[in-house]
Order: sequence, then C-alpha cells, then structure tokens
Amino acid sequence: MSIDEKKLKESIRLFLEAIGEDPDREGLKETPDRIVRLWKEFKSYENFNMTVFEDIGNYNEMVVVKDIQFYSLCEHHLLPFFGKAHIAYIPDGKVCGLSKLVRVVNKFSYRPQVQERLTGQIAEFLEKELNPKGVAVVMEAEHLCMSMRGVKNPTSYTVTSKLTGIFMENEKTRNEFLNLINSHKKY
Ligand SMILES: Nc1nc2c(ncn2[C@@H]2O[C@H](COP(=O)(O)OP(=O)(O)OP(=O)(O)O)[C@@H](O)[C@H]2O)c(=O)[nH]1
Repeated sequence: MSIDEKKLKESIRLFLEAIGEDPDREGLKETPDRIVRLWKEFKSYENFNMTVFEDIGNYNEMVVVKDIQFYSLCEHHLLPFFGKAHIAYIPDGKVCGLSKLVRVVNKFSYRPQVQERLTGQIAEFLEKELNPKGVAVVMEAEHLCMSMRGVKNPTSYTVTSKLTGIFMENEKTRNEFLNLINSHKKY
C-alpha cells in the first residue's frame, strides 16, 4: 500500500497539537511534509530486483555478508531499533547479488517491526528467492524504547537468529557461520 499523504499530514498535525505543540510555529510547520517524505523513502525500500546469478562455477560453500547496518522501528513505541545483521546461505546452484542481501534487510526493516519477526522475514524471503541449502540470519540491535525511556538501559542489546536447512541440521556448518560472524577481522 502506498502512503496516504493527506491522512498522514493531518495525523501529524493532530499529534503535534495533542502533545501541546503549535503545528503552525516556524520549526514545525513543515514537519508533516517532512514526515511524508520520510515515509515515502521508507516505503521505497520495499521493492527492488533480486538479481541472481547461476554461473558460479562449482561454488557450493557458504556465502556470508556480515555487519550489515540496519535501522528499524519498534512497532510498540515507533522508536528506532538499530544494529547489525549477519546473513549467510549455502547456495544450491544460484547466488544473489551481494548488495541484494542488504536490500532484503532494508525491505523488511523500514516499517513498524519487532526484531524477531524481522529476522524471520529476511530468512524466509531468501529461502523463497534462492532455494539454498540453508539460510542463517543473526541480528543484534539496541532498542531506543529500552534506552531512552522505560527501563533506560542503553548497554543491553538484543540478539535474534533464524536458521534454516543445513544450518539447523549440521552443527559443523552452524559453528562455521558463528565463527565467521564472531571474528573481528575485516579482510
Ligand atoms: N554474488 C556476488 N555478487 C556480486 C559480486 N560482486 C558484485 N556483486 C553484486 O552484483 C549485483 C549486480 O546486481 P544488479 O541488480 O545487476 O546491479 P545494480 O542495480 O547496480 O545493483 P545494486 O548494487 O543493488 O544497486 C549487485 O548486487 C552486486 O552487489 C560477487 O563477487 N558475488
């Protein structure tokens, strides 16, 4: 669904009034339009071409893209949660463009979310698009709803994971993935 610009602008005005602000004051009068632009940008991450390649020689080992910075919004407070995603899969005859793994993360991140669902959606999408031997997704994130309000605990972070196929079945494969994402070497 696309953004209902009129409704969004009206609701931002109402929201500002409800928290005791004057939506017509200098600093706020453009805010409804800015928020419309922001949500249009977020929506734009939903669609992209999942380029895949089948000419990959005999490559049938793990592909890992780690430390993917992501930003999402907790659906309970609409405050950001953000951190790093690590994705691996073992191809079965085809791979995707590496940037597409980042695009998949963005596709599901830029919407009201919970971290557990987000992690699962990324893994399910890759399963569907690549039919690999298995997918592993680990996400580590700080939730501002726990840092800047409520329990006010900025040192804690949340780790979620979704493993499918060979990553679930084979301990050696799972450990290889965990070792790769936990090594701090860049090259
Ligand atoms: N699997 C794999 N993909 C690569 C490698 N080097 C570059 N790529 C990816 O090749 C893909 C080409 O995808 P296209 O959709 O044709 O190109 P694009 O529109 O420029 O893609 P974006 O980078 O997503 O903007 C990109 O996802 C690159 O990240 C590589 O060594 N292995």
